[in-house]
Amino acid sequence: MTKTYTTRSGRTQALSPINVSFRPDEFTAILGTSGCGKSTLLHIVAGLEQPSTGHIEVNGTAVSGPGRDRGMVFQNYTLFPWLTVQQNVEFALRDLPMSRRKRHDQAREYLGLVGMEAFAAAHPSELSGGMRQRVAIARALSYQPRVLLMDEPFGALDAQTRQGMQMLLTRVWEEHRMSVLFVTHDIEEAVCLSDRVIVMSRRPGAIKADLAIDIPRPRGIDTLTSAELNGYKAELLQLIREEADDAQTAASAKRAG
Ligand SMILES: Nc1ncnc2c1ncn2[C@@H]1O[C@H](COP(=O)(O)OP(=O)(O)OP(=O)(O)O)[C@@H](O)[C@H]1O
Repeated sequence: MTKTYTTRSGRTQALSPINVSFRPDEFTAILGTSGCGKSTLLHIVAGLEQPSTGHIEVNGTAVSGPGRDRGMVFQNYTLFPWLTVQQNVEFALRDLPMSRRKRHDQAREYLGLVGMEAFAAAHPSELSGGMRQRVAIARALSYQPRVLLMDEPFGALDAQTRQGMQMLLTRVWEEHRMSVLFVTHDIEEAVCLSDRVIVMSRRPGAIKADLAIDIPRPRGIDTLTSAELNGYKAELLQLIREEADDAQTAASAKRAG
């Protein structure tokens, strides 16, 4: 597929032709310089944007809009402030054919999974950023999507909370595997969480590198200091630097001539 945005100020080609597939139980991180089209790719898979050419399929069915086979977690906490934590998760289950009791219990089960059961009656304003993101993850997982799309979900958190969230996500994912596409700017986070890291070239984004991360699971806090992690980090840093350098060279050439 490709994607070109057309606005009043002109046309922006966000994605060059991209042809990629993801396995049902694979955790993939997507890295790339700012503006290379990472969010665009995720939004197209989510059905929030349409590709300009080409198409997307989930489990053999063409995507034509958002659906419950795909859950999404954004960087900015997207909980409803007027609903309690429990109600926020139940809201995601509102259209599913289940009794009120079952909806309540399923919401509670997923809050338990992310350690937020005790805050079920709280409102989002009473929670820290990390806690809100845990609720957002519980909400996205509660309807058991095949694909979980995460757009810099920990980008607004401090380093320590972020590390805690990475460990939590690793544990949850290792227990309930599904296809995850995880956009991040953080190379260490990408390696630590993923089976596979895709590096995108600068805009219009294309796939520059597709790297398998062969670090054994289960992963934990020790993974962060492993020699393997450092090896992958160095390789990815080099790939990202090449893109940033190319962007600078192109900008200088444009200024010069
Ligand atoms: N709704 C939109 N309308 C017009 N142009 C857009 C729209 N969304 C994104 N773009 C443009 O498409 C390009 C890719 O944007 P996108 O947000 O996908 O990049 P990104 O890699 O996620 O960036 P960042 O890492 O900074 O979040 C950018 O040039 C951006 O300005």
